[in-house]
Amino acid sequence: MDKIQVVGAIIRHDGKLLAAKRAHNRVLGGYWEFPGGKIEPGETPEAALQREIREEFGAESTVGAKFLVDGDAVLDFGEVLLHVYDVQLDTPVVKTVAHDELRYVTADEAAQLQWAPSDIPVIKALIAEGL
Ligand SMILES: Nc1nc2c([nH]c(=O)n2[C@H]2C[C@H](O)[C@@H](COP(=O)(O)OP(=O)(O)OP(=O)(O)O)O2)c(=O)[nH]1
Repeated sequence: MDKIQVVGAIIRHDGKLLAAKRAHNRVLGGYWEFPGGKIEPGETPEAALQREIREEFGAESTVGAKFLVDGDAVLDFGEVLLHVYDVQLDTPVVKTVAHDELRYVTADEAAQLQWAPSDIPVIKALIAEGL
């Protein structure tokens, strides 16, 4: 089966990382993740991130560099390949439709959260860098 190509956003503020808790009624509900979602056919990763952030937060964003570590996990519904990018929010978050909670976390706080399985290599690398 093809891998599920997913993009996630590294959004920082005051040295902290924006962690998003997936809504309880979604796939992987309750796990913490990077805001984002699946790349649609014909879409660039950058355009997918901007679309997802608009859909999930009602915010406009600028997508920067790709993080060197990708995430990967085989789950019961398929294999997720997660690519994360630095993202800057250009306008405020005005809604949250996909998450039960948003939280800016320090490296120590991030280490305490239960991240989606595919996110773990990425979050470990970010924590090692001090976020
Ligand atoms: N957004 C996001 N999804 C992740 C992460 N880690 C991870 O395994 N996933 C999984 C959960 C989902 O199976 C898939 C992303 O799809 P999604 O459900 O969030 O987004 P979507 O809006 O494109 O999907 P859909 O509900 O419209 O089908 O990747 C992550 O850090 N961020």
